[in-house]
Amino acid sequence: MYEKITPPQVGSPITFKDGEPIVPDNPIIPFIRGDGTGIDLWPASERVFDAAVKQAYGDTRKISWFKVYAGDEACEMYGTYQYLPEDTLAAIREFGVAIKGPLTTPIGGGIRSLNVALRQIFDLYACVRPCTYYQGTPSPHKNPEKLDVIVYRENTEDIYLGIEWKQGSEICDRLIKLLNEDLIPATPEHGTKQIPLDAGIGIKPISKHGSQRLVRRAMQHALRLPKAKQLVTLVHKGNIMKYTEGAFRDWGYELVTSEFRMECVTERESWILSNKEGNPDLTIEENAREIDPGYESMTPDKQDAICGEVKAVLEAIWDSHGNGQWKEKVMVNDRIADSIFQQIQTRPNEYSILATMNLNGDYLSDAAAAIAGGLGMAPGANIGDSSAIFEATHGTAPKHAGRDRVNPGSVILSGVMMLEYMGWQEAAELIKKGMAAAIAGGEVTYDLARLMEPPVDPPLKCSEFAEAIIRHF
Ligand SMILES: NC(=O)C1=CN([C@@H]2O[C@H](COP(=O)(O)OP(=O)(O)OC[C@H]3O[C@@H](n4cnc5c(N)ncnc54)[C@H](OP(=O)(O)O)[C@@H]3O)[C@@H](O)[C@H]2O)C=CC1
Ligand SMILES: O=C(O)CCC(=O)C(=O)O
Ligand SMILES: [Mg+2]
Repeated sequence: MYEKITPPQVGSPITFKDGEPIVPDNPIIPFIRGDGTGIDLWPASERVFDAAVKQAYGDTRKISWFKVYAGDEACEMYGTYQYLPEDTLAAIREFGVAIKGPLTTPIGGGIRSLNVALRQIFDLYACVRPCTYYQGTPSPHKNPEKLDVIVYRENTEDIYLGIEWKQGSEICDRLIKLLNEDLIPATPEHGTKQIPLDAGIGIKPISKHGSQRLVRRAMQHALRLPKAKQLVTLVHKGNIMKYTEGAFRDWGYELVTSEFRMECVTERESWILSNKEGNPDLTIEENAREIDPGYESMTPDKQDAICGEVKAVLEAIWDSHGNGQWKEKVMVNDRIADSIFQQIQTRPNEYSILATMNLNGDYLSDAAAAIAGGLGMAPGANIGDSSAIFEATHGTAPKHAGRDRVNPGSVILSGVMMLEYMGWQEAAELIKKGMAAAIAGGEVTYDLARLMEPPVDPPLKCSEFAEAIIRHF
């Protein structure tokens, strides 16, 4: 069945039922070493995973690693341009859960992202990136411990679908002509706008299905968190892109107020309810004025709509959510994307789960990681209903490749997410304990060492950091 690889002789696949993994005691887990710093990161990480599983479970549980190929290594093994061989896809399909190092994507031309391709091929629609501060980690921020967010990023669509046309190509010219001469004039709201004739064109599809399944997963996660962290923020640029980013917000609210009606309250609903709680005699119109400060200057139609909203909310959920009951529900709000970048820095403790479209989540997860200790400490998971691939937030950091110096924390913490996903909590806890103790003791790689006061010199190597973690189990 495989052309050039052979699965381990011992072990069995992780299977899925209703979107949840069923994990044997000896799962076979395919891994992709990755390009660039993958050569340093993977051996260090694997050592930590094996040591944690051994210490937690003795001989009763074990991971059988299955090396599969992607990126440069795959081309060496399978031939020119064989960046993502069928063997690799078949292995992930057969064994269900995989982990990978970073893979290079050229800028401007060349192959499209292999990382994105894997997410799309396996329909791994939720990219989950927790940004949590580890005590003792140096940070450029004064109170990094206040940041404890999880980016839930839609992972299959948006501009990452990669449907775009190069400036000057025949199809691009035809498309611009069609848009300028036909489709734009036929859409009155676009007025006399025209696309410059020398533009490249990219398409940004945002679907209702894709948005809602992501928000559903974010809500399910929020319900598992302690009460104080039960908050989902829909992040969007809906003021500018109304039918893609704005629609993401609207579909998100639609989903939570239908599928999770008894478990959630939206921020606007909470204002309406608390206004009435503060003054039971408040009329619908007075309530509407309070939730919308611009009410006075609105057209009568708009004012009627807001009054209608207040009335509908009170009729629908006063009994189930009123008199303070809403405070026990998952709060769902939304924030415009540019504002959330400053909010996570100035008021980090007001956020928990950030549900985003693909591009916003890509940006936001690097930014949030910077606060919590940098990309060397930023794990991630790509989750679907019938497979999952775990990988760090960062890329191949080519200038550091092969120097045994980068921080393996991000890949190791991605493995922690994988162990937790598998239900192997004890092994995950050992690694977290070991990592926290190593960092607290100043045993860190260059990225953290340079931020410490005083700076740690010499820093640990990538491999030494892994050994320090194991020592501190
Ligand atoms: N999922 C994936 O596989 C991803 C792949 N990529 C790809 O990676 C390639 C390189 O991208 P680039 O923009 O340089 O971004 P990278 O994330 O690879 O690196 C940017 C910088 O982040 C820091 N960094 C990254 N990894 C670590 C680590 N493990 N430990 C400590 N610091 C780290 C380094 O900062 P400093 O040098 O200042 O110390 C590094 O120079 C591109 O081809 C890109 O497409 C990018 C993101 C994700
Ligand atoms: O695929 C790539 O090269 C970059 C992807 C990326 O930046 C990410 O997923 O965070
Ligand atoms: Mg990124």
